[in-house]
Amino acid sequence: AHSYTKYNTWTDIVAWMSSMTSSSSGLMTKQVIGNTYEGRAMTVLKIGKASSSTKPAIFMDCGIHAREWISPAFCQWFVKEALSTYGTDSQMTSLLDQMDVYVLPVFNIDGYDFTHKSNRMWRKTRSRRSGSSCIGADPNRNFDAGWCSMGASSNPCSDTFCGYTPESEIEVKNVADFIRRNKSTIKAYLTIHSYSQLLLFPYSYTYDLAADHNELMKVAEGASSALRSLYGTRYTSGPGATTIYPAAGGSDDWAYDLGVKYSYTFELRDTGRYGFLLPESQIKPTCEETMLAVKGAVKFWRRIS
Ligand SMILES: Nc1ncc(C[C@H](C[SeH])C(=O)O)cc1Cl
Ligand SMILES: [Zn+2]
Ligand SMILES: [Zn+2]
Ligand SMILES: [Zn+2]
Repeated sequence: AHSYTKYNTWTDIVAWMSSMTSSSSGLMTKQVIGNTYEGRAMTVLKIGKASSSTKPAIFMDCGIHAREWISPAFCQWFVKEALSTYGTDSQMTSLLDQMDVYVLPVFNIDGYDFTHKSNRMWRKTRSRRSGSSCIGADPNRNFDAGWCSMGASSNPCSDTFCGYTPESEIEVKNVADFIRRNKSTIKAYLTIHSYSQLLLFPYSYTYDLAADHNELMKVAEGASSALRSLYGTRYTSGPGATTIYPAAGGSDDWAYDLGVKYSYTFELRDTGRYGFLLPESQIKPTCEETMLAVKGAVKFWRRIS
């Protein structure tokens, strides 16, 4: 059965999305934005006070990399927090009154299911193409952002295989199409990964600084200090290229170049002791501190948008 302090199976998450939607009393709706390669429904949860006028929005995805299990756990935690504290927590109430939050709890569902059933360390999608016996592409190298120019491989057997063309992975195309359709309202993009405890922003595909570098850095530092205030967890903030590694085809760079100004990649706990195998005992503290980071960033954005 579903638990917020366990790494839930896809089956449990599907049941959870349905029950949360029906009990959300109008605060949340769900929409399928397309299917994965193996035919699973990519489901976006839209959270926010119902309004006849269009509201500015945040888009957050989790689970783009299959083995990074703490990521989908955070998206589920965020949804629970949003629905359960609306009306009592002033920050969450004003956020959901003034903005909509789109949450994609699991981006790479086929890969996530595969890590539960067979290879815990799988990272990529599960697409197959004649001509290679190797499976899948790295969805975070498959976006049309400096595609395959650096930090990615054109070898289908590589864990950072960039795909045959930009958006060749149907999961990537489904998300890119959704964000393009809604780009006039989407003001912020958050993509949740693990591990390393980093708050990254554009660019990863070049060492050039983003036009909004100073502002992006300020928001990141505010968010990471809010995060640190709870358990003292230390995050490093900065552009991807110099803070983690140069790499092209990432979703944050793509969203930023599309015009989504506040575009961030979170790398959650830990720094390598457990890595992708973060114990379930750390789900709660990780999610609680990350909630503070997201709320801290939103507070900053709402002040200026
Ligand atoms: N634009 C990007 N932003 C963040 C990262 C780091 C993640 C960490 Se798992 C990755 O390697 O895909 C990678 C890229 Cl290409
Ligand atoms: Zn279960
Ligand atoms: Zn990742
Ligand atoms: Zn990572």
